[in-house]
Amino acid sequence: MKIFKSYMFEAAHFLPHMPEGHPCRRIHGHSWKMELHFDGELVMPYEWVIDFNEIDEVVNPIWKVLDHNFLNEVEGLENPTSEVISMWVWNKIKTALPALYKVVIFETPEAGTEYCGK
Ligand SMILES: Nc1nc2c(c(=O)[nH]1)N=C([C@H](O)[C@H](O)COP(=O)(O)OP(=O)(O)OP(=O)(O)O)CN2
Ligand SMILES: [Zn+2]
Repeated sequence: MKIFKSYMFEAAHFLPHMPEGHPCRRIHGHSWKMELHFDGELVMPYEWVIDFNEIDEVVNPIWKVLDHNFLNEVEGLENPTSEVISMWVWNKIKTALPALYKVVIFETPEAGTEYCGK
């Protein structure tokens, strides 16, 4: 059984390796969407994989680091591409939530990344 939970966060970033004058080199913001996907057996008698509230307890401290922040100043996000953010989120929560199998980061509604541990 697969379940997922989504979180929105507003954050600014720039991509330091882009050439001078490139739009992504300038500080700009996105309404990011983070989807966390889990795979596991139904736990009885609840008949759920993981309590959504248990996911929130792990994710909320991570979300607070991301939301309304300047991502380049966060340790590990000095080059905050969607790819780097998805790996960063995975590494922060996988141990506490081992049923995690995919982190999806939408940088815009049309573009983003899926990370499954590789
Ligand atoms: N593989 C990646 N490519 C790009 C990333 C990234 O994280 N991974 N990031 C950017 C920029 O941050 C850019 O702000 C977002 O890109 P884009 O999808 O081009 O969004 P725009 O709204 O600016 O572009 P439209 O052409 O209007 O869709 C660039 N590439
Ligand atoms: Zn961007």
